[in-house]
Amino acid sequence: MSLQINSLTKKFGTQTALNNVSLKIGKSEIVGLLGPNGAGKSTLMKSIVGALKIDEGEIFFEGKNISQHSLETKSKMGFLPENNPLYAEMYVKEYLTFVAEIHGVSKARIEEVIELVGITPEKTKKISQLSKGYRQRVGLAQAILHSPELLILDEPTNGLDPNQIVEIRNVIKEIGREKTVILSTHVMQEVEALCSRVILLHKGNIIQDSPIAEFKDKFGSLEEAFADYTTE
Ligand SMILES: Nc1ncnc2c1ncn2[C@@H]1O[C@H](COP(=O)(O)OP(=O)(O)OP(=O)(O)O)[C@@H](O)[C@H]1O
Repeated sequence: MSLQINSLTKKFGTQTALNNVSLKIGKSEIVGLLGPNGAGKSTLMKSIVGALKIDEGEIFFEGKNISQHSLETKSKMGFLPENNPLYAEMYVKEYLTFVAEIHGVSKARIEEVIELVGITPEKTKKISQLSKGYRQRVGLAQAILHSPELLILDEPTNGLDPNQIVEIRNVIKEIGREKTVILSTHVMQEVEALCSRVILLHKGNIIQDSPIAEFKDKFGSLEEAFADYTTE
């Protein structure tokens, strides 16, 4: 088992963002997190990577509790947060070299990842000069530099043009052959193109966790399943 979450609850004041969430994710799975705005997707992702302190429950990565083995588990995870915060004043290559040094990653790997995410022509530019799509690629590059066993992507293709979407989906698919990937998206085609399994969150609860085929068998399409489960 790659990831196991037991009864995770996270509150912000009186707002319950995650309510008693449990799940298990195996190796080499690409899992799609779906849910309406405010469902708890980002909170779940941030909790897994240890960026948020959880209130109740436990998260195990490769059998280790992430709060007790924080450094070790974090070093095997890659995270592309929503809105992709980057150091705008740094140059692309400079930024990726900075991240690579934190992880002890070789210079050759930096070049490999730059090529993989398609930012070779942009690598000498300042991050602030990049288009949104290229910034997103830099965000993806920093998340995969150290070849993490678990890659977590919060709306990874947000802001990309249709060609870029196809390219980045191919990169994610390739990574998912060997590693575990969790991604959130509002785009159903994305889930269909990439994921074998969907976890549907609504108001902080997992309301369905199934292979895509099961959603389709029951509702005809993911869109209909989504509407059925989440319309008030
Ligand atoms: N730092 C925070 N402080 C207070 N409330 C928060 C904070 N982060 C999230 N929340 C609340 O927790 C709930 C879940 O938010 P979260 O960002 O996890 O949802 P989401 O499913 O990622 O939504 P979206 O699709 O809009 O990105 C929301 O009601 C949100 O307002």
